[in-house]
Amino acid sequence: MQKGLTGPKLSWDDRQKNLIEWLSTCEEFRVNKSVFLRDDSKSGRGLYLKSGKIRKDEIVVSIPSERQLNFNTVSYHISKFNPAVSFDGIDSQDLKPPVDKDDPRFTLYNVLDNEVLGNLSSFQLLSLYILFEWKMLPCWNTVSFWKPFFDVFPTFDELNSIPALWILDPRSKNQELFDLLPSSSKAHAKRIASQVEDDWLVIKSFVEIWRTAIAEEHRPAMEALYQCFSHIYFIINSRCLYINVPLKDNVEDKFTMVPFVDFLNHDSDSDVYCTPYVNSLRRGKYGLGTFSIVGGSHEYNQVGEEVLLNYGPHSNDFLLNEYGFTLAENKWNYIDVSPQVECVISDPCVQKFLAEKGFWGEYTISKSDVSFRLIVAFAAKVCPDLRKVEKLMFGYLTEASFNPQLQSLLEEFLSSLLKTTQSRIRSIGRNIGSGDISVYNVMNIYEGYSKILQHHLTDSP
Ligand SMILES: C[S@@+](CC[C@H](N)C(=O)[O-])C[C@H]1O[C@@H](n2cnc3c(N)ncnc32)[C@H](O)[C@@H]1O
Repeated sequence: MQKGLTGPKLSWDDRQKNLIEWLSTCEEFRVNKSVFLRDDSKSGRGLYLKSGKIRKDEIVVSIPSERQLNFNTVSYHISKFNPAVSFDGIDSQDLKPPVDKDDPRFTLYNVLDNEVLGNLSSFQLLSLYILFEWKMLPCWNTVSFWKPFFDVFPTFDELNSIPALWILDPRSKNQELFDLLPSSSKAHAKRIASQVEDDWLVIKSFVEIWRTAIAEEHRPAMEALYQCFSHIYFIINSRCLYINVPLKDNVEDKFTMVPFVDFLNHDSDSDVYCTPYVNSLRRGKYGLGTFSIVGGSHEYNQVGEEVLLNYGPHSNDFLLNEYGFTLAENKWNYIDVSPQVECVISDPCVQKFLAEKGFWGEYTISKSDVSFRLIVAFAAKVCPDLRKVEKLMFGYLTEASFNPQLQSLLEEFLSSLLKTTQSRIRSIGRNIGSGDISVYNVMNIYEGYSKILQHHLTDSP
């Protein structure tokens, strides 16, 4: 067990009770009486219908800004200990300084002035703040205001189906599985992993200052804190929700973490399920609005039905990398075939032509279509007259003018992809064994590819 980083573990029922009690101290907190929380072995905690109905626009849950974690609320809480922190839109007039004058944050938060905070991204600030309040503050026997929220966060092990962690965590058992991911998924995971490392470099010096302030007998090692940081990083990434944060211009900074709302799971038909609604008229002293989830066009009336939220139109590759799960049926699946197409177009003159016209790379296939970029690239492969291909680009010719060569190249390409996909499915099943959720997820991605390819091959004349 790591020094100073683990506290006594409460039962799930107690943690849930504490969370509700903490939220209930805010007048505007609401949970629809028709729903209840349940833990499912496959999708974790989720919200289900207990009785009655949830109709369109009916509130499922409402969380005031005082109980959300975002750039504004974190800055506000830091300013309680460091009066040098103040931002527009965060009303610090009614600040009640904490009663305990010995609270270590009076000195430790001095390193976070307005300029430092302003230069941190929302991700950096939240991960730094949560790391300190959740994992380090207990070393001074001090309890964070946010403890009831932290206590219901997923454990590190519950996040181990996220591929970036297979490469970041040296103890991960999935390094071999990582090699079997499709290339676009691997690239996505590597992008996230390097973002984690870059953000750690930015916040690490603050962590080190605070760590050395901990009494030696309780002081955790820097490696252990890095592991906590990567845990927190993926908690934030898999649970953040879009909200306008006026203090931040970048869209990546505009998010909030909302207790209870973050228990809602996703489905690909989610456009009919629940949607978020932010009441920005009720900004409160933290500057951002009350966050609600309201019913969508689907009426919930079956007891036990899961209440779902729209995470967005995401493919299985995306869901796996950002959230650590996949869906057996996902209408947003597509295959990024750029590396394979680029291998087929081996003639440097054709490559140059496509690059000059802005048609080199980003080739995709979904169930509804083979991307126009790919059709153009294959037309350039089969037709030596590149002026004719230009006419296709500008819509003066249709792809039919390049048949039968274009059609046969496409069929050959799709059949070969299908063969590779199916052999990948067989080797994952054979070599790695089943029963592991991460194996199931990788299989699901390839099964999704296989369905798309078969659909196009049986559709071909
Ligand atoms: C916002 S949280 C939802 C609550 C989560 N189930 C929990 O136990 O805390 C997002 C996480 O829920 C899980 N999840 C969401 N939708 C899912 C689904 N359809 N199938 C499996 N897991 C899902 C994934 O682990 C994802 O990272």
